[in-house]
Amino acid sequence: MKIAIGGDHAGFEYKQKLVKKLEELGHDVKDFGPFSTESVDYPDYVHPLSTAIEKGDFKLGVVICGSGNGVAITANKHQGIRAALCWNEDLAALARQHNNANVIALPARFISYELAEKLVEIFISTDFEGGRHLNRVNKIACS
Ligand SMILES: O=C(CO)[C@H](O)[C@H](O)[C@H](O)COP(=O)(O)O
Repeated sequence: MKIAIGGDHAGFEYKQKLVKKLEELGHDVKDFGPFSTESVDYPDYVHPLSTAIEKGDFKLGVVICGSGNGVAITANKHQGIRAALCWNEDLAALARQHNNANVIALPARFISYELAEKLVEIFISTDFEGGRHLNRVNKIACS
C-alpha cells in the first residue's frame, strides 16, 4: 500500500520507527518529514502530505505530533482528508469502519511507541463498512 507519513519534531522518533516497520511489512512509504528533532511547525509538513493524498498519490496517511491535535486539525482543513485522532485500538478500527478515515493522527507524547505501531497496523488493515456510514461520510465535506 502507498502510505504517506509526516508530523513534527514531537513525532519524529515514532515516525522514524514507523517508516522502518511499514517498509518491513512491504508498504511503499513516503516520509514528508521532518527529518530531525529540531523544532518545526507541523503545517509545513502536513499540508503537502494532505495534498498528495487528495491527489490520489497515497491511499492512507499517518501524521504524528505531540498531542495529535495539531496534525489532525491541519489535515482536516483539506476537503479530501478525513483525519482521525486515535489513542486506542477500538478508535483506530472505528476510524476506518465508520468514518472511512484516510489519515490517522497519533499523539506521540501520550501513547507508547508499541501502541502507536499497533494502531497504525489496525488502521491500514481495516476496511470501511459502507452502508449507513456511507451516507454520513458523504455529508462531511462542504464546498
Ligand atoms: O501542535 C501540537 C499540539 O496540538 C503538537 O502536539 C505539537 O507537537 C506541540 O505543540 C509541540 O510542542 P513544543 O513545545 O513546541 O515541542
